[in-house]
Amino acid sequence: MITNKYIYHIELLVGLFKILIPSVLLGRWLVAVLPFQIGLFQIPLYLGVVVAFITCRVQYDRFYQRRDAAQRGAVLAPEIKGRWPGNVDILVKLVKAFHEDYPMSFEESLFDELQSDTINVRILWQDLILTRDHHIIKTVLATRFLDFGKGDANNKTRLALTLSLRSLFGLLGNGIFNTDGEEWKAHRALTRPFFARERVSDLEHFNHYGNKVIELFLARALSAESIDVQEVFARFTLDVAGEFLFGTTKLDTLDLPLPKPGEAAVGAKGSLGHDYGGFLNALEQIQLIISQRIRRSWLWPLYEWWGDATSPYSKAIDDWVAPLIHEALEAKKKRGSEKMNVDEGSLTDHLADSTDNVTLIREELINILFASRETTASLLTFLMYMLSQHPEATMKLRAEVMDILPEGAPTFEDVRNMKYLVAGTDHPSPSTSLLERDSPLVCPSTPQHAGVYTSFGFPRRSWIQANIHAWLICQSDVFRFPHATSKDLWGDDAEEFSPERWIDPERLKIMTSDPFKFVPFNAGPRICLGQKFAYNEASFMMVKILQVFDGFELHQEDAPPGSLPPSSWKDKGGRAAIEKVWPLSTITLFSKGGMWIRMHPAETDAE
Ligand code: HEM
Repeated sequence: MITNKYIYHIELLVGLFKILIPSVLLGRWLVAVLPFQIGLFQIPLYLGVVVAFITCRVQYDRFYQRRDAAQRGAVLAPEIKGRWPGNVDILVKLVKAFHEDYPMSFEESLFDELQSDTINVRILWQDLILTRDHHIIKTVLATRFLDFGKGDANNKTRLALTLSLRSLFGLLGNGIFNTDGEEWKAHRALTRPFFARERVSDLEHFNHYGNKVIELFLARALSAESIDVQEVFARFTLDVAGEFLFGTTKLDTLDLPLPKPGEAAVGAKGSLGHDYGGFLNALEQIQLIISQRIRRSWLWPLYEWWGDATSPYSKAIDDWVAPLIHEALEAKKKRGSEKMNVDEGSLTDHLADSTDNVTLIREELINILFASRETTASLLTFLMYMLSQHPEATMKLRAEVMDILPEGAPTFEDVRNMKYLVAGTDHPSPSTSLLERDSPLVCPSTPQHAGVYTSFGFPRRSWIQANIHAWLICQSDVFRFPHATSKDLWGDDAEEFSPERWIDPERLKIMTSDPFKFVPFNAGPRICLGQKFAYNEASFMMVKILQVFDGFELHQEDAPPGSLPPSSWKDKGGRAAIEKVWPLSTITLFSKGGMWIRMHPAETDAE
């Protein structure tokens, strides 16, 4: 059987043959018809024929796509014209910008350069449509949902590789994130009941780990030292997920030593103070490999020609998860025909209740762990950052918390009554949705610059990056980055941190005028299953923090060397000029070197 592992090799060979066979035939014909012998000059001749063949093929495809779009009353999205073949120079700039620039600013400059909110970056001849146009995002995510997919799951023998399916395979296998069509539907049906309202509205399961976070924060605050809140929130969300999803308290990462101010090293994602051990290191490593793959575009498998770089780490994950699944299946046997109640047990138990397929359970668990962890941690981290920069918002938020619940664990109702908190947390971590079209599509007309309406035709097999990322970060109050159209979407104060925009009726009208302006959790049929869980988790943690602390000071000088934003950002204007941390993004957003905050215990200030 052909496994996913070898598909790239086969695709590459098929692709090469498709180019080489006609080129060789053409070359032989040329050699035969030439009236003289060319000897060794045959080599450059054959090379020339290959180059000419590829060029003609690319031009023909372009001509065909343009004609097809025109027949449908559309145009192709404006294309970035790099200096090097295949836009290799743009690829190099993208990678460089990823390491050095303010997130998405290079992409933003490309939108601006072409004066369009939808562009084709066409890296290495692969159509890559970037869009920050919410009309198109709506089409992709909702109205024409069925026309788009995560990747080419059915046709496994063609050269176009998709980022989503193939590059994430090492980690996510065929889980909910990584599948399409009927397979995805089956996953969603399997997992959805676990996120029933009764279960996610029970905030009690955050309490144990929430208390641990407070203890850690207090210990550092009492010694007047800063703490890397990013690291703490990453562990908090992980430990919560471990219990909620896997039904295990074995992770307990909050008990491991934390990085110390001034002594931490720059880690893969944040600061590094401790080696987590097998399972967690494996998770971190795989996520890094995936983000590397995304940057390498469709060429990534070449870097892993001799073996899937994720394999050793997948094995470590398997070794950790397998006994938990085994336990859940054994427990099911003992229960006999009795099914579990919807509000009992972990996700592992529920999945085991529905299937004996160990691979399916494993993949589903890892998918949801992947979905749940960094996203919520990132939201909490950047919310703390914003509070550190806006003491007036901290005061307002704390006043609300102290008014409703000065101590104790908040319930779902408590949180729901905290209007300012809800507004403050309405800024989830950005993410990028990357989808693929398998046939040409014309999107509905969308207003482009200068009020001109345009319909874009997306060529067959384009990758479409609904650029929720660029698009999202600028519009939420926590994640705002310079964005050409954010003011059009969100008003003149788009770049200001202002939870009030979610409360003031007039401003709220702007926010809610089109639900597709704000899609951090995706939209349409594939909307995030954990949205309520994430809001509850983040709100719970913030209430606990604000009951104990009344001020947060950013101490980014305690971060490892090289973590502060480059001084060149000062000239860039917008958020880049004022940012005090260096936001970086792999799949979710994080702060380089951690987010070092000194907490002020409320009692200390009162004295
Ligand atoms: C602030 C936190 C979160 C954000 C911003 C977020 C965002 C998203 C986004 C954008 C997607 C769509 C991804 C794509 O298909 O390209 C998604 C899907 C998903 N999320 Fe979340 N998420 C968050 C937290 C969570 C949590 C806590 C859970 C579970 C406990 C979760 C479970 C899922 C699942 C299962 C999917 C796949 C849905 C599907 O494909 O049908 N998420 N999330």
